[in-house]
Amino acid sequence: MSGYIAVEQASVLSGDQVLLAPVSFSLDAGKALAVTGSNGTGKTTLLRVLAGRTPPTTGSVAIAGEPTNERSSGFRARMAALIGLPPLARNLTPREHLVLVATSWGSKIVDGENIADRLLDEFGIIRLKGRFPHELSSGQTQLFALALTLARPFEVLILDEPEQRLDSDRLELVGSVLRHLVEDGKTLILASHSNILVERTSDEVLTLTDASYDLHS
Ligand SMILES: Nc1ncnc2c1ncn2[C@@H]1O[C@H](COP(=O)(O)OP(=O)(O)OP(=O)(O)O)[C@@H](O)[C@H]1O
Repeated sequence: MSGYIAVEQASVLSGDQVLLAPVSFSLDAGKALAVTGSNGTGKTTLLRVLAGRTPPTTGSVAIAGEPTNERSSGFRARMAALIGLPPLARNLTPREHLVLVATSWGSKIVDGENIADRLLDEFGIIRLKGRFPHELSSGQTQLFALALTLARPFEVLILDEPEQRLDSDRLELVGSVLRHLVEDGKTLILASHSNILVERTSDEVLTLTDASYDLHS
């Protein structure tokens, strides 16, 4: 199967347990795919496979022709993912976290500071830049985690339920930030239970069920 992202009959099993039933799809670069479906149908598992964190038990998964594998530096350079909250340092502010990530991916400090301020502003949390992570609300923490995920270069963005903990205004804000990223040429795959976010961000929808899937535009 061709496509910038190519998934062919990928499944994940753990003993007798099916974590992800076989699924196939392809996605062009610069497009957004929403993965939807009931609880337990394998959305997070599929994202973990795409992010190279879980190998598929069957089938194949490739991004830009390369099998997904978090241990490959070339693969890691392409992929930014937020699947659960990232580890946070208690004694670093949100701005310091973002500068740390940006500079660790090659930005000069001044550029890292600009990236940090731009992202904190885009996600509406610039006034919180000097707090510590434990001084943020759960929704603010989610916005901070999203900003932190974007603080490094990437071609593909993978997000698991980015709507978590967000009020309706912040949901619109995140939808708008994500759509702009796609319009700028990034490839986005998100799992979501939010119809609003799916409608705002996605070109295609992949709906998982326990034993099959449905792909539509
Ligand atoms: N480590 C694991 N070992 C065994 N089974 C697991 C493991 N992790 C998840 N599962 C099972 O795999 C299936 C898919 O889980 P997954 O988290 O991918 O679903 P999901 O679609 O993301 O669900 P939700 O909408 O609730 O987030 C579920 O039945 C779950 O119980």
